[in-house]
Amino acid sequence: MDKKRIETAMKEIIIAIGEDPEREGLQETPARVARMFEEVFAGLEKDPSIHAKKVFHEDNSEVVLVKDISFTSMCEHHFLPFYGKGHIAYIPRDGRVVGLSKVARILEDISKRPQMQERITNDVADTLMDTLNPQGVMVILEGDHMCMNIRGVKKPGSSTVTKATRGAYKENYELRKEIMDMINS
Ligand SMILES: Nc1nc2c(ncn2[C@@H]2O[C@H](COP(=O)(O)OP(=O)(O)OP(=O)(O)O)[C@@H](O)[C@H]2O)c(=O)[nH]1
Ligand SMILES: [Zn+2]
Repeated sequence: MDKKRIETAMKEIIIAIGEDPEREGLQETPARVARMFEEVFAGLEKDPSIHAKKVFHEDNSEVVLVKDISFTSMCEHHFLPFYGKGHIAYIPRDGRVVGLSKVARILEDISKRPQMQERITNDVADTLMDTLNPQGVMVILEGDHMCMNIRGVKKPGSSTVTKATRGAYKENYELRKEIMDMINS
């Protein structure tokens, strides 16, 4: 990431909004913003699929659900944060499972980019499906969008739920219902 370029651009923005980039509180802001962008967009330089490549074998063909995984991301339309919880379920094939933290790491890498909630949801599902080849994957994200809260339509308290299903979850209502029950339990 080109932090020097972010700093230059940020100084221009400070001037453009009519503020003084030399006043004490703003002097270091361009550099701070550059460091922040490096952090919140760290996923741009990551390949999330590596987390699904370290496979364990366990005699298990029942669903694995990792729920209430916190995520934070940046809306690509306004560069404002959105954040919430993710629930990620998969049914192993031939006892192939991954470490639980790896499921959260996939969500983390994909979230840390300029994003849309729908794309995070889909990309997490596709990454698990394509790399681990389970029988099915279901991903649900619940997100609060700052661009809906503090500006524009100004609806704080609203929440957006997105869902992606792959494999067995696509056709089977009972399997989807099981996940919803497990999430709500
Ligand atoms: N589908 C989807 N939309 C999003 C997401 N994050 C932000 N948005 C929406 O992106 C849209 C951008 O709309 P535009 O009309 O181009 O921009 P805008 O004039 O700032 O829109 P308003 O927010 O309605 O003021 C808005 O409706 C946002 O609510 C997301 O993750 N998924
Ligand atoms: Zn937005």
